[in-house]
Amino acid sequence: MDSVMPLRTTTAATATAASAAATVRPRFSFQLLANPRPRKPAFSLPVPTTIFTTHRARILPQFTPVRAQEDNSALVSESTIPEGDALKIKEWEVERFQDEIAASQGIKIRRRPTTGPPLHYVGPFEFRMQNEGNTPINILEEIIWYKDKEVSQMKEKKPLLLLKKLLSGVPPTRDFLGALKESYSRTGLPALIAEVKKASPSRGVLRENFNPVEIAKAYERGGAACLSVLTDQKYFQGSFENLEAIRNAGVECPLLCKEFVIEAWQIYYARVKGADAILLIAAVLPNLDIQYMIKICKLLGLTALVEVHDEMEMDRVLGIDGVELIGINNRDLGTFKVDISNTKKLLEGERGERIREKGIIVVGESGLFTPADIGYVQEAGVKAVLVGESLVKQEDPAKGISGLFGKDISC
Ligand SMILES: O=P(O)(O)OC[C@@H](O)[C@@H](O)c1c[nH]c2ccccc12
Repeated sequence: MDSVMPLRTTTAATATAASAAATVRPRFSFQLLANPRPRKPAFSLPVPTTIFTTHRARILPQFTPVRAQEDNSALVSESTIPEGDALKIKEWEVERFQDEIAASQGIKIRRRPTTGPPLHYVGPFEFRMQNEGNTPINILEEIIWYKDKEVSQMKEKKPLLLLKKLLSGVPPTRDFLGALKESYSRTGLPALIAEVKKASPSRGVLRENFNPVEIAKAYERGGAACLSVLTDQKYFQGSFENLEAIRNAGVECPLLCKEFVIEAWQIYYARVKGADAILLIAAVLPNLDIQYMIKICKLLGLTALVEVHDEMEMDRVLGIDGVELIGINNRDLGTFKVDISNTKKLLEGERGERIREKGIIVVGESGLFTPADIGYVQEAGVKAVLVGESLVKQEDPAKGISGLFGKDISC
């Protein structure tokens, strides 16, 4: 049962909106607040009042009067719903449909809260309503919900049309995949994608005196084939400014933009900011989105690193055309649990066979600290590794690379 905390007071409008919502989405049961009691500290009212209030807009449904029924629901015909509200209802339905498609592919992460934010408004009144529809199931879902809002705002400032114009002025991309292959054949060891990472939700701040350009240069000196730059600000203390600064500082390694991509707009933005590759997370993106985004990457000259964490995600990704680079994350982004045997598990048997047949390069990601760890994932079949923490924490990240591989891998 959901609980609603009226922060100020309540109103009959609540009941009206709730009633209308119930008729449109009858699967919700709820109570009408026929006799709202002002300043009552807490009372119970299930979902419907918020189903029209998405986090993107405070929608105040002004529904035509409704007829209360005995079972506490109410009737309103579709034709009595004002046009603007009808559109919001359709939008809500499309979003639920997308969530259903994602869920059918085993994706647990919902793109946005299904019942609006906990804090919402009905007319001039504020409500706090916590329920499973607006409480993230884990940190990854929290990040995605925040990202959805962030991207909406960024898109307003820099619409796609503007980004497309800016594209004509950006230098060509560098060959990310080529750099990995070259490094692997030069050293006989997995190619290194070294990550410029200040902090993470699981490990906190990794390095206080964080100079992204200095760290990037040290990585390049130490023999990294490519770099990964975190651009998420809120959870990883990264930025697109870091990506741009590294790109403009004369660093030659191809750059991976480490973002939580949920919309194609972000790929264009990354390209404008100097990325050569971008991360696509299978735990977040349905198959069609991945396929579509890979096409956009190709159009823009970017390499897509498609990240998986379990067998189901790996199987989904192996069924998508055009995938050339797969990352196996040893960290569960939902629980933060790290286990490097995950790389081995996902490369065993038939799956490994299919990957080799398709000529896909696999990157072992996260939790790699020692030459033994590198040897272990190489043995499992990876030709590249993505390493952040163990390098960024070193006083001299260049020396950190020789420590990690057990030998000097610089050119
Ligand atoms: O710092 P580590 O354990 O070496 O991990 C690096 C990298 O794999 C990790 O940062 C990462 C992998 N996939 C991600 C997706 C989003 C954010 C971060 C990540």
